[in-house]
Amino acid sequence: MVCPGRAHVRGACGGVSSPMAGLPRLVLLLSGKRKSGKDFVAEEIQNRLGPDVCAILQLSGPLKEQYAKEHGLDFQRLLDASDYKETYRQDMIRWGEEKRNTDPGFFCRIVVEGVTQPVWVVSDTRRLSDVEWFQDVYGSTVQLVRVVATEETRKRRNWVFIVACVDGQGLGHLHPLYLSSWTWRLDQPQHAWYRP
Ligand SMILES: Nc1ncnc2c1ncn2[C@@H]1O[C@H](COP(=O)(O)OP(=O)(O)OP(=O)(O)O)[C@@H](O)[C@H]1O
Ligand SMILES: C[C@@](O)(CCOP(=O)(O)O)CC(=O)O
Repeated sequence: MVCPGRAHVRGACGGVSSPMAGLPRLVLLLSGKRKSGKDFVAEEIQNRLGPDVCAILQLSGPLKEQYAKEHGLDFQRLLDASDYKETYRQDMIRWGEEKRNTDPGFFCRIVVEGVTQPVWVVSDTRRLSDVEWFQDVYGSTVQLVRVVATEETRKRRNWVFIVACVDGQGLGHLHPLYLSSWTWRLDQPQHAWYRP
């Protein structure tokens, strides 16, 4: 369920927002290559916990919303898996990294605003600066989850390699080597969660 007017947060709408209410008990930062299954895993977690408990946060939401405003584009069409979005992906990556370079927490602050559920799943953690922001603000409640699928599986899911950037996520994308350790690794389709 996506809250109206908050396309970047999926979960129960409304609820009293108070300073204490905004503090999560668990923040799962999902990362993985294109079409590895990040959204699928996030939705699976929310389905099991329920939208009152678990909110799905998408950092690309506020990025696409602001990018669409500044470039006169259709925000809703940037949200779906369409060629329209792919047309602008490279420039959105460039624009987003410029924003992050001047203010690393720019998109993070927007997605966490007013979220009252105790469990947050950030389904598109793509940059180290995103990880560092959440760890700085929410400390030990943050757990890193690497979603992995074979290249063959990802190709079956219509992933197309884009030469201009590593794995279609921008040259700054969150490669496993950038982090010393993941809390969890989810290998699909084995669905095996394990501490690496
Ligand atoms: N474990 C799974 N079992 C069956 N289908 C899956 C599984 N994981 C992902 N899929 C399907 O593969 C496609 C891509 O998955 P998903 O959108 O979750 O990937 P993603 O990593 O979020 O992609 P993107 O890189 O575009 O953000 C979707 O159609 C999804 O339903
Ligand atoms: C620009 C960008 O946010 C687009 C993400 O689109 P999507 O998650 O594939 O729907 C990717 C990025 O930030 O590197």
